[in-house]
Amino acid sequence: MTTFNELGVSSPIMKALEKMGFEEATPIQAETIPLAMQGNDVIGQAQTGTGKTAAFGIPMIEKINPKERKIQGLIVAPTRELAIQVAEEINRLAKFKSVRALAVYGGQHMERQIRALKDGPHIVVATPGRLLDHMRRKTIRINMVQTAVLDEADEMLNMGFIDDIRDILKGIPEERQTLLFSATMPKEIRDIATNLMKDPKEIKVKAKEMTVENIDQYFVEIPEKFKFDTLNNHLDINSPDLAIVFSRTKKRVDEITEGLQARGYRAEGIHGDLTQGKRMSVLNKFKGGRVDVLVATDVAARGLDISGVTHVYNFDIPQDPESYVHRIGRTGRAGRAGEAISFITPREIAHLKSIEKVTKSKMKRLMPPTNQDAQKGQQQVAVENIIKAIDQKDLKNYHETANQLLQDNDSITVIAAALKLLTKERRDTPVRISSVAPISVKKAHGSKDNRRSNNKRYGSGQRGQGGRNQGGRNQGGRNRKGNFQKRGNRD
Ligand SMILES: Nc1ncnc2c1ncn2[C@@H]1O[C@H](COP(=O)(O)OP(=O)(O)OP(=O)(O)O)[C@@H](O)[C@H]1O
Ligand SMILES: [Mg+2]
Repeated sequence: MTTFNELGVSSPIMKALEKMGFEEATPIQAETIPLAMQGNDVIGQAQTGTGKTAAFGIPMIEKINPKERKIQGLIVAPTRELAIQVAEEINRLAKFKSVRALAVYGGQHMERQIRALKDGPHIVVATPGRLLDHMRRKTIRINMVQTAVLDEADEMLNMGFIDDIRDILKGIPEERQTLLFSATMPKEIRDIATNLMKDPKEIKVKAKEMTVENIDQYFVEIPEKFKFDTLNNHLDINSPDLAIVFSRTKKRVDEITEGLQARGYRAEGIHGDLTQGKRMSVLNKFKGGRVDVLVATDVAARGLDISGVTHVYNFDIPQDPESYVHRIGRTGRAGRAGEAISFITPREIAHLKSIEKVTKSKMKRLMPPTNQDAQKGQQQVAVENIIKAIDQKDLKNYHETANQLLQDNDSITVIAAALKLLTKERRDTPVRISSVAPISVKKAHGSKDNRRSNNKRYGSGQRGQGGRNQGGRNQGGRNRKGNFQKRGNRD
């Protein structure tokens, strides 16, 4: 166990950490903070939800001179929501040092952003496209930046962003400190990264698997056309506090969302075609528990830290293993437990194996639950609610009515009726989700597939209520338009 005090963290930040409830440093924090405070360039790789934000945030804040109202720290992140979240965490950490971070991202009014920039933030957390826009307009000057961070570095150095990142880094003085962080770092990307840095120290927190141990990983082999009903059954059985359902295309996200709403679930969708206002309001409703199921493209796969996400469903298995790691990492954060359930069509089994090889973890097979299982699951939720009410012992006011009821009816009938009223009976509104082609191993970023060794430690287990296999012909037709989600979100 390492305390932040032992790492040489100064008292204003110690005070903030105490307020945030951080008692000890996580392994990535313990290793990174001293090295980065000495001025080293660092490539930090650690599993999802293990505190990488504070690992780069604390040394960055330590270096900042609050009296100098110039941008001294720059953090670049791939999505708008992540930029906002990272700026919030930095502001919490910097609260007692009079250091301020500002999130700058696409989809927000330029004028409002320019006004906020005039206030002189010390740290800017930006998405690449909008940052470049400001640099061109000279509304952001990064020539005083001492520390630059690429959060989700492998994503930022991937095809979609690499040119923007090069342009951004060109604007920062050579003698800068550069910190790169991610839960995944494919070798070819690490090679690009080292070229942008000065003798970087690589910190890779030792973990047997790339995924977090406290996420139970499952897969369900299911033909495309049964996916939606299977999802419904899972949601009914597991009754997640908050669940994220990832799908491959924006169109499918819309269709799944509408389908879930039609069946009576509190679901909302998020993807890159929505206005920023809508994206924010959906995310806020989800964080506040006013929406239980967030249906998303990979725009929500990286970095987002939402407590209470107990389940992640891959309605469609992602193309690359890294995406799988980040998606399921939206649950099981900061030591909490989580479940990840991936739907795999019969033709995608080979792809599943290739993901397992890279992540060095195994997904256990689940049989698709039946409608009956789902009904039982829902009744179980009602039972749990009744037991909770019994435990609270605050029932005196109901005794008289209960007695009257029992005079006219037998107890089983009364309880069954109460359970019926408390059970969410699913509407059987027909829902059609347009199908997509299955993912094949070849398509899935080919060269990455064979680069890591196999792992044979786990057998494939079973779980669930022993449902029947809703087997059938694979309905995975082709979606001619493609309509694939572009990686990341360039503004
Ligand atoms: N030392 C700590 N003690 C307790 N909680 C912490 C500590 N460090 C970070 N956390 C909390 O853990 C959660 C996850 O942290 P963070 O978002 O930085 O993870 P991450 O490693 O960046 O994950 P990802 O790879 O998904 O981006 C956050 O809610 C954060 O506030
Ligand atoms: Mg992060």
